[in-house]
Amino acid sequence: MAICSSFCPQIPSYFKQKPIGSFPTRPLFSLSFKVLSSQASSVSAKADELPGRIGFLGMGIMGSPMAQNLLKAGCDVTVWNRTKSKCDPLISLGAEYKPSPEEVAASCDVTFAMLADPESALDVACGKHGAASGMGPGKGYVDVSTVDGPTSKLISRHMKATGASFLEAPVSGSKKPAEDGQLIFLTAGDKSLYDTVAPFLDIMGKSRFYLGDVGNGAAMKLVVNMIMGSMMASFSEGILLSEKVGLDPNVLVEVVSQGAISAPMYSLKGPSMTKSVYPTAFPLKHQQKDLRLALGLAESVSQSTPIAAAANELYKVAKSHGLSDQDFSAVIEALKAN
Ligand SMILES: NC(=O)C1=CN([C@@H]2O[C@H](COP(=O)(O)OP(=O)(O)OC[C@H]3O[C@@H](n4cnc5c(N)ncnc54)[C@H](OP(=O)(O)O)[C@@H]3O)[C@@H](O)[C@H]2O)C=CC1
Ligand SMILES: O=CCCC(=O)O
Repeated sequence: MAICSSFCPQIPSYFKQKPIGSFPTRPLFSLSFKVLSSQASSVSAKADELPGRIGFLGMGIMGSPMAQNLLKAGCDVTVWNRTKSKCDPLISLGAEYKPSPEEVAASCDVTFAMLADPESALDVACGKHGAASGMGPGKGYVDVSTVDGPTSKLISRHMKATGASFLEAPVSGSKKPAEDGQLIFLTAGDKSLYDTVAPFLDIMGKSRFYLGDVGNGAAMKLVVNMIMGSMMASFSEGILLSEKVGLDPNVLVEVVSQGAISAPMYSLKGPSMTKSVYPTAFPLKHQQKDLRLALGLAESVSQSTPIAAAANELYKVAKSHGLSDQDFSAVIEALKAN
């Protein structure tokens, strides 16, 4: 059964639980963080028994603000990134740095990972000097990257072989929600680890869903992003068509925002798309990766997804025009090219 903290009117039970296994706790470690009620209002609560040291691997667009929020909430955070310089702002805020995922995992109780794609998530978790080499009984690994179910299950097997716990927890929400601690976590895996890390998810996010077995979080995330990628492709066609028939695309954006198909994404991205400006929040290459993985998921159950397949082709064209690192809304440029 899916459980969302938004549905819990009272302080959840994890405040009353001991951490799992032999997580060391910091006796004087006390955090103040938000808990969402059924009305989505925030209340503060104190937790005096939490895993002491938190690792964070991957200081990209998402990982960096997520780790910053943990630091700002008073957590003891150790960071690593392939490109070390991206750790510097975190180190300035008080984070410790270790030169490999293995050393982060070895020195921390729970390690989060926010990597680009299945290949990097697998390499950082299970490759040479990967996190698995530093894991062991009583530790936990939480992969918040967007990957496919088979990759997540493989990482889970490696982690659990060391005696550690594993949770997949991809996120909905982009750069700004990451900065604002407003992400939505789609988790699956070891329920005891979910309960243990819930306070940290609540620092970084506004809600969390526990979806059962490993693979379900990844699948939920891919379905959501498949819908999003198709929506953006369709919105791009609409903007260009409105222009071609002599309408003001800014008025189209306004009309859409007031009707039944309004979406925060259209209101957020529309004004810059009409100016052909694409400040990167969600890189286009990642959206195409998610469509590719979603199509694989659909294939695995013989589900027809012709709209997503067409959208995927458009993002591939956009990539071939050198737009990989632009925001995914730059997919509109692929339509201008023909
Ligand atoms: N941006 C967004 O709006 C959202 C993104 N996501 C997902 O979150 C994940 C991260 O996204 P985002 O932060 O935007 O991406 P970025 O491209 O900004 O960051 C990617 C991270 O992965 C690291 N990385 C890439 N390849 C390797 C490798 N081979 N070995 C080790 N590390 C590697 C990068 O290190 P380096 O700095 O050295 O390149 C960087 O830390 C992706 O799975 C994405 O789909 C989910 C929700 C929203
Ligand atoms: O994976 C990226 C998701 C972006 C978003 O949810 O706004």
